[in-house]
Amino acid sequence: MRLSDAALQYGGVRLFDGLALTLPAGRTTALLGPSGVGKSTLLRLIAGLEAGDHARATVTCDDGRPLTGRVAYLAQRDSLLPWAGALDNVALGARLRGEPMGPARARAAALLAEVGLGDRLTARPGTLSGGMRQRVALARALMEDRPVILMDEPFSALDFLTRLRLQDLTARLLAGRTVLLVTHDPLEALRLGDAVHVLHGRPATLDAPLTPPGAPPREAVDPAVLALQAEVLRRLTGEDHAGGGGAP
Ligand SMILES: Nc1ncnc2c1ncn2[C@@H]1O[C@H](COP(=O)(O)OP(=O)(O)OP(=O)(O)O)[C@@H](O)[C@H]1O
Repeated sequence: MRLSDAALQYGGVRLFDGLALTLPAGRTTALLGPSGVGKSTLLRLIAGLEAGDHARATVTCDDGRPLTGRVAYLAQRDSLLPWAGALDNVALGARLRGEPMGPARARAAALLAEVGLGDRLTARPGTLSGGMRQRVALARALMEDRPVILMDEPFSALDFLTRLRLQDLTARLLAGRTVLLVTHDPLEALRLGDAVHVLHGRPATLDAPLTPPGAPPREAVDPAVLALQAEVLRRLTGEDHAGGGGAP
């Protein structure tokens, strides 16, 4: 999938102007960048949620079909319905679309079992830990069975070890999908990303991606991951930007 000629401004401030980004099919692309550079806005632009005169973008899918209706979204806040149990939250989309609820509930239960919550089907979000809630949200995103998944800092509110476990689970369950992962965490980007981009500047530009070797999830202590972390930090802190970064 390719985003090209992306331009967006808020109140005269140009966040993007001619930005391009390729998301290789079946791979995870990680996107890092300083706070406020426009990472979440870029996700919304790709998802078609920034309609209006202030924004434009061309999204081209590899199969030539439009992206509309083929994207799932996983946000930092799980946005689960507080009054509904885990299974009902996962099956919500099917209910809203009027699908037969028998098969939908069976599939939701199977997905919750896959994320390790098979014994918490009726638990309401308020009774679950932050990591468990994000696992419910992950199951809900998988329930939609969309080929493209946009993830906006999905694990940032979690403690380090819970985050590592959810990264492992995500890598396993999202293998083969086209994923764009926005994160603040260089280690997360390098564990999960097949390509790791840093977005910087205004209007924002992208560096040529880093491509960590091996398949996700990479070990946190993998020497290649550790070495690339230093490079990511250099890019994030702007040490590499003296000449300005261009679109890849
Ligand atoms: N609806 C909006 N109206 C006006 N300005 C907005 C709107 N949404 C975002 N912005 C501004 O656009 C800029 C980019 O915001 P965005 O949330 O995309 O950044 P980000 O890189 O995701 O930041 P963070 O890492 O802190 O989440 C910010 O300056 C923000 O204030």
